[in-house]
Amino acid sequence: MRNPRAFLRPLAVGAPKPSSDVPFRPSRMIHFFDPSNEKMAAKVPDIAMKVDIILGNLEDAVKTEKKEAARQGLVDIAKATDFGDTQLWTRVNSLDSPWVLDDIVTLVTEIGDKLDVIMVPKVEGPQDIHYVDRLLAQLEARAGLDRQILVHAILETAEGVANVEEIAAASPRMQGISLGPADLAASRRMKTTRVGGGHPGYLVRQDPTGEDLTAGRATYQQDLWHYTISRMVDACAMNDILPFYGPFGDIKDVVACEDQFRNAFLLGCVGAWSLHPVQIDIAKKVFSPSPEDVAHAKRVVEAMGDGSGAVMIDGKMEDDASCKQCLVMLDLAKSLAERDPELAAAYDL
Ligand SMILES: CCC(=O)SCCNC(=O)CCNC(=O)[C@H](O)C(C)(C)COP(=O)(O)OP(=O)(O)OC[C@H]1O[C@@H](n2cnc3c(N)ncnc32)[C@H](O)[C@@H]1OP(=O)(O)O
Ligand SMILES: O=CC(=O)O
Ligand SMILES: [Mg+2]
Repeated sequence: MRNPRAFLRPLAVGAPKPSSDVPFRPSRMIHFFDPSNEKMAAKVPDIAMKVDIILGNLEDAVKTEKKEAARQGLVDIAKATDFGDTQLWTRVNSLDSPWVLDDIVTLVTEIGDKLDVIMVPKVEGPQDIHYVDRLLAQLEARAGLDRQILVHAILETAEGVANVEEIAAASPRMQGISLGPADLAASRRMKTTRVGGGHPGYLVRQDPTGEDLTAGRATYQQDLWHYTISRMVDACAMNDILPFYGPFGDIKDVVACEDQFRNAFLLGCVGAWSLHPVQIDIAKKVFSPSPEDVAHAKRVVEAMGDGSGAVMIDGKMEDDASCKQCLVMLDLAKSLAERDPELAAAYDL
């Protein structure tokens, strides 16, 4: 175990000093694109203006023969594009692949000054983060970077879930964690072939009312991801880093996508992945608190004065704890309003 006093020391001579906290930046959607796909790449400058985070994906969904082209494509796009306030992330190949070393070395050396976060797939434990942490420090020092590139882990193996608390605490570089339901389902040998979302077979059924076990018994579909998202949210919250829901693969089913994103938002996630342009506005809508919730939070905070005691608002008791809930809502609304003039007008903060 590391000496706690050394936790914030750089891991290489000349590397930037780690920061003690992750500054919150609007992160409602991480928009994935394949830098080796010319059509998608051409859309990046426009899409970057509409999203909070744009991510050049080098891992799954990029064909093996396109791995080098995707890496170089990302370097070219990053050099040619002004991303403004939008964060630029990449998802590198997994740590057991033949590509990841060149991914990290090339990207930090060539575009390290533009990259905010490196997403690492299939993280199984803190040892994976320690490896990336040291390597990044060496490369940052060599490239003369003056700020750290942060690290985001995907939670998508059974071992990763078992170690999620240690992963979240592994380094001051940790920015957040995303649920990866597709690889996680495979790793756990779950019997669903869907990318995220629910399954009609995972349900509870009303008790029988008579002899006929098949008559009049309603069924209720349950959430396959509730346990893992909740555990991930707790691991992130206890380490002051940010939890995200990952992919929703049924691109056409915009209704269920919105439901899945909203479940994650209500449980504490700050954003989700968008795999297709149609998912960008869904994430924007879901992960921005509604003006009604913001107005209610404002009323409660104003009525609570110094935040202690209890008051009645619209027939409901509000006290120190519900005031803190309202402050969470208001903090998020304020940071989103700074980036989004439409929300600023709707929230009237
Ligand atoms: C499951 C585990 C994971 O790891 S999920 C993360 C990895 N997967 C990904 O990153 C997938 C990213 N998305 C995609 O590859 C495509 O959106 C898929 C799903 C294949 C659909 O593409 P396609 O059949 O072209 O859709 P479409 O005809 O409706 O596209 C309309 C126009 O939009 C473009 N487009 C599509 N997706 C993106 C994107 N993510 N970013 C930017 N542009 C995108 C298409 O190229 C198409 O362009 P055009 O109108 O033909 O010029
Ligand atoms: O990478 C994401 C996943 O669901 O797998
Ligand atoms: Mg995956």
